[in-house]
Amino acid sequence: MFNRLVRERNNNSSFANSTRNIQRQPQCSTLPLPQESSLTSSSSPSSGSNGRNKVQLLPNHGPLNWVQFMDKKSTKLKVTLMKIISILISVFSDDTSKNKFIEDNQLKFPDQVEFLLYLSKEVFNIDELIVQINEIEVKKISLFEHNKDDKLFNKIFAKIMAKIEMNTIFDLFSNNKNPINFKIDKEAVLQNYQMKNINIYWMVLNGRIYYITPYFMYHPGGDSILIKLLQSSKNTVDRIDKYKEFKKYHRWVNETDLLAPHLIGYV
Ligand code: HEM
Repeated sequence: MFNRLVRERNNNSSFANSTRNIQRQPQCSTLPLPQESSLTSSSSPSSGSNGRNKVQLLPNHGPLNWVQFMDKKSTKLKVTLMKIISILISVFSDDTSKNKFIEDNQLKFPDQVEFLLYLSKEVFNIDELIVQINEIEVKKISLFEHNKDDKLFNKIFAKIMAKIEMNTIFDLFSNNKNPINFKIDKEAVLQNYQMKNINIYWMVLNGRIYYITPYFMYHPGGDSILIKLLQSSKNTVDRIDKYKEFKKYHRWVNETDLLAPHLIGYV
């Protein structure tokens, strides 16, 4: 029965024609049909002979590794903490965006907002923190995997941990019970994009803000394309959403699932 179906499928010329007629987008990850290859090879000067921007990922940095990495308890704790630190740096270092944030979120997330205020006032001197973080050179790698950066960040984590139980932070901000889902002003997001020495990047995709740094080294299209996009001098408050660029390269990628634990909120 199965063999018969396969035979019919192979002999069926309308099936063959219909697959040939499927519209392919530029840079599609499926193999191009023979007549298409000459078109795609000239589509981008930086792309390879088949029109794709291939990069070599580090060992253990494939898509499956990303899923395993995200699933680790230690990653979840660190990501939660980094999301909080990134909000403090991008939002609380500026009075206007801080007040806007409080106004936008206090009714929806009163405990979380209060805790962030406490952190910004009691645990950190935000200006000092920014100076400290600015000492890190921009690295093409994630904070999670670089010892030098880790040392500094371990200091910052240690400072928080000396004052607050990690469980309290996790209870307040963990994805399951109490997701981090703040409304954040576009100006504050742009501020995050423009902090050149800070390796704590957000990226807005379809209105959702993600803490994207840990994904850099797992991105099959490479990290430099992402960093370039975020650091572009052409970015303005109206151009912080990178969904169009995202869709241009891979409309089949489900970013909401891949980046779910890295969601910070929405603009
Ligand atoms: C931040 C969210 C993003 C996620 C989760 C993501 C995910 C992925 C995945 C899973 C692939 C492999 C796709 C495949 O081989 O079928 C990929 C490839 C790629 N991505 Fe992204 N990406 C993101 C953002 C972006 C952005 C903003 C750009 C460009 C502006 C970009 C450019 C590329 C390129 C050039 C490739 C290689 C395409 C190819 O080999 O055909 N990505 N990305």
